[in-house]
Amino acid sequence: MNTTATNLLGPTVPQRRALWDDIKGIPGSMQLVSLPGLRSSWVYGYVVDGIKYLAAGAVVDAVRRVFLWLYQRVKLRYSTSAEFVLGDPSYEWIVLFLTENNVWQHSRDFKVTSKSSKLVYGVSVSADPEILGSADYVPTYESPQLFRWRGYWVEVQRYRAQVQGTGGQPQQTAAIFLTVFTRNLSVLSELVEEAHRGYQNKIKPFVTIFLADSPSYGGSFLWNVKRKPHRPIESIILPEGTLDDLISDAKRFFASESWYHRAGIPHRRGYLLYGPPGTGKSSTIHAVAGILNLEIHSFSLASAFVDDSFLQRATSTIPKRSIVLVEDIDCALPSREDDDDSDGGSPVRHDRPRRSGVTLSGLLNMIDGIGSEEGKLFFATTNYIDRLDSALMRPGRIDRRIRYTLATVAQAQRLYERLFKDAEVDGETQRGVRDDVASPLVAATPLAADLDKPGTSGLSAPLDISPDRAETRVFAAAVRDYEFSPAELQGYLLSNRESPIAAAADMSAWVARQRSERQEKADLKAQRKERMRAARAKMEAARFHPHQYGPYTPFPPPPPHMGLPPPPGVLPSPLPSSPTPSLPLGQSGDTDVAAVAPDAPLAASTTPAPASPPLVPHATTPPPSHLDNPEPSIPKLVNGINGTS
Ligand SMILES: Nc1ncnc2c1ncn2[C@@H]1O[C@H](COP(=O)(O)OP(=O)(O)OP(=O)(O)O)[C@@H](O)[C@H]1O
Repeated sequence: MNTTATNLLGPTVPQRRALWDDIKGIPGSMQLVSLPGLRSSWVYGYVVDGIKYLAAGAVVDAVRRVFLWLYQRVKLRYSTSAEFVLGDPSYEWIVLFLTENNVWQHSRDFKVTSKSSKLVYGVSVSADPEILGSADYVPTYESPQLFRWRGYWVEVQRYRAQVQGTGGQPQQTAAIFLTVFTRNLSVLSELVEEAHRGYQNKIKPFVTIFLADSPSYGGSFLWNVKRKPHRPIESIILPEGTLDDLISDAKRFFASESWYHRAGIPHRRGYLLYGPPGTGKSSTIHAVAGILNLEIHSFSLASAFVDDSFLQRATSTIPKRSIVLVEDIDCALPSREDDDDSDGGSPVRHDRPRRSGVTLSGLLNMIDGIGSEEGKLFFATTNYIDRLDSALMRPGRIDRRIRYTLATVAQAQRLYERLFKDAEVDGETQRGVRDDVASPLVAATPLAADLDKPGTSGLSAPLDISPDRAETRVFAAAVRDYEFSPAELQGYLLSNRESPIAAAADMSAWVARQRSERQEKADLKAQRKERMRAARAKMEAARFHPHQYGPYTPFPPPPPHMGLPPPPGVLPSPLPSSPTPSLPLGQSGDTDVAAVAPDAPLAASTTPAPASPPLVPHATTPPPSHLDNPEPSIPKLVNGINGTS
């Protein structure tokens, strides 16, 4: 029997066949073979083989585990690790760092997004690096990558996960784990600092805006990161000195950090920019952020998921040297003055619905908390400063208020000059426009004369728009101080961007159109007010003279006395119990405010009431004094009807 060829894992199939032949050659062996014991020896062979395979697998697995265990011990002992979570600004630094160090270069799996203002650090997949392309390619693979940085081995691994956000929406989150194989802690911090510097250089031409516009999940918080090119400060046209004052104030603030510490004052400065829409409040903040190289962290208090704790958590993630911005701060909060508005102790007025879960005290805590991280500018904007609570505007929270107004004539003129200053306008186009406009005034302008010079026909000619030019004067003469917002003027000028001459010549007509549109709007508003006033008057009349105008329906009738004698002072109604005939809407005491359509013709709601039967008092108590008031306020009226006044 040949057993020498038996390998480690038992006899091979040919060896087994040879063994079988050997056994058959031995006298009496057939009996032996047919014995169950010998047959079971075959099973035994397979069992042994299986055990050997199992043992080999276990050994391999044990070696692998020991190796991993040792690797983890070495890694823990001889490396430093850090985690960067999506949504935190440092995640952006590291992604950019990894992209610039070509760590993702072997990736073959990408998430592709169209290029937008959203900040995305993808890799270049174009053979021509000059081609920017219209999409961002972000590698998606998540296996660990090793790379060398300043002579150290660094391992990077990225994880993604879907989590449940507040409000139940699924939320994508991701984290990057970075391991530097050295026991020297400072290497990791140097790497992070280098990543931050690289990020700042990269975003210098942009303002980075972190928007708190997604629900948070668990204890974590997601900022939506966008970037915008810097807004040149000279493109914002405000009264002389306004912007310079603001910028030097902010610079002084950052330069005096140690003074704040010594004085024990939180290193925070608050600005409130207020005024009509489209007057440059947001533009100012973007320009300031660009000049001082600050990031903007912006909150929308009107979002349904924003509440006090969300504000607190979000604020705590904002780094030093940032702008914290709350736009339209009046939108979400009724002021405490509104809450305390006591029309004779009436309940809280809620003329404007509350749109977020933020309370005034939550907002005040958030502003106060901004200082705990130091070195931050707080900006708030509003169109309605009178709606803001005085607690919000006290010094320490709002240190400076800057008022924005509709454009003056001088501002309008500067806006015109700025928009057309460097415009390259085609000579032929100008000529065509001039012919279209057919204005003798425009035809006589020096610009028109320039365009007629030999050699300018059909060429792009830079326009010299200055205050002295006739076009500028024509444009400015058409407007009045504080009539239009810069945004409105800009909108008009942009629609005439190709033609400064036409923009100037058409300005008077545009202004006239705007004035007549405004007049129409004002008339409509006055009519609507008048209808509401008439409806209120009817509601009052129906309330206090139901026998004359029919029962008042929109509110539940006063509860019957439930078999009890009427309260003292109340007389039983002398009227017969027959139902009061109902009258058609507009002629009757139908005082359902909702039923009086605001756009219904005025005549319908002001039709005089039918001749009334003699007045019989419903109660012995005199009519409430606010009946004398020709225009009672709605809350007063409601309180009167509900018997709370
Ligand atoms: N003073 C200004 N100078 C130059 N452009 C202006 C000025 N004011 C407004 N604009 C232009 O009008 C547009 C709207 O401006 P912006 O958003 O800054 O106004 P806003 O006061 O913040 O308005 P809102 O109160 O509605 O938020 C922008 O495109 C901006 O360029």
